[in-house]
Amino acid sequence: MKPFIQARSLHAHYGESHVLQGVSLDIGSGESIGLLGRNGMGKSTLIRTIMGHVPASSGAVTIRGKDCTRAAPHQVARLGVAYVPEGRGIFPNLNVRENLQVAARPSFEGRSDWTYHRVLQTFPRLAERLEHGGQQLSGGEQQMLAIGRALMTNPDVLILDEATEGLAPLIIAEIWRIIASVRTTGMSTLIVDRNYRKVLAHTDRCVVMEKGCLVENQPSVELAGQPDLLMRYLGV
Ligand SMILES: Nc1ncnc2c1ncn2[C@@H]1O[C@H](COP(=O)(O)OP(=O)(O)OP(=O)(O)O)[C@@H](O)[C@H]1O
Repeated sequence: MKPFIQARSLHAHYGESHVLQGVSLDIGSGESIGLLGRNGMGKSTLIRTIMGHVPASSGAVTIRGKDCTRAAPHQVARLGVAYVPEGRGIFPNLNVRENLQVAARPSFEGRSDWTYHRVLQTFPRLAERLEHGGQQLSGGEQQMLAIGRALMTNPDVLILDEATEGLAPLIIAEIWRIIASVRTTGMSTLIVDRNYRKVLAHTDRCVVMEKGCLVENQPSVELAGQPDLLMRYLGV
């Protein structure tokens, strides 16, 4: 079966800076992938290039077998790819209920598994704060709301970039619980997080980026057993 998302030899630049240097990555249906690498290695840029936020200088992105190399972010999202960027992405002037409801739509294939009620069951903290404005929420609640909004679009792939960054330990634990629960539904996930142990534990496969290139691509359980390699690429 063809991968759901296929990135082929992607290059991307910020001005003169050559940030992605020929990255190829497949994300299969239902597959959970971790994207590891030290700061500044190009992880967010890879995601942003797949999503259409950063133009590829060369290479190709295919989603559902359709060429999306020059697609706009909203077109990629319509194909079933939900992206929760680093730093979140909620409407600060809308309350929790409105933030969730405006995001609602069926999946590309017409499924509506993730209803408003299911999202609230998954995030009980949000259910208690329905009338609170986005800007009144704590950082952790805003992050949950951003993930909740992504789920309301009934995506086939959920991309989380540093979803636990700067949050309190209890909230971080809650977010990993939600990631684990989403994974059991068969949704594909692509996860970037500084806690590589958690990433290894919550994914089927991990890829490692170094200076704009993919240098490792292995089942997570195998990578977890190679401390020397992790040390080399992650400095841990
Ligand atoms: N908008 C931008 N304009 C110019 N340079 C950028 C921009 N965004 C990122 N960069 C640079 O591109 C390189 C890759 O950044 P990127 O954010 O993709 O890395 P990352 O692996 O996700 O790291 P981090 O965890 O620090 O976000 C870095 O050198 C960064 O400084």
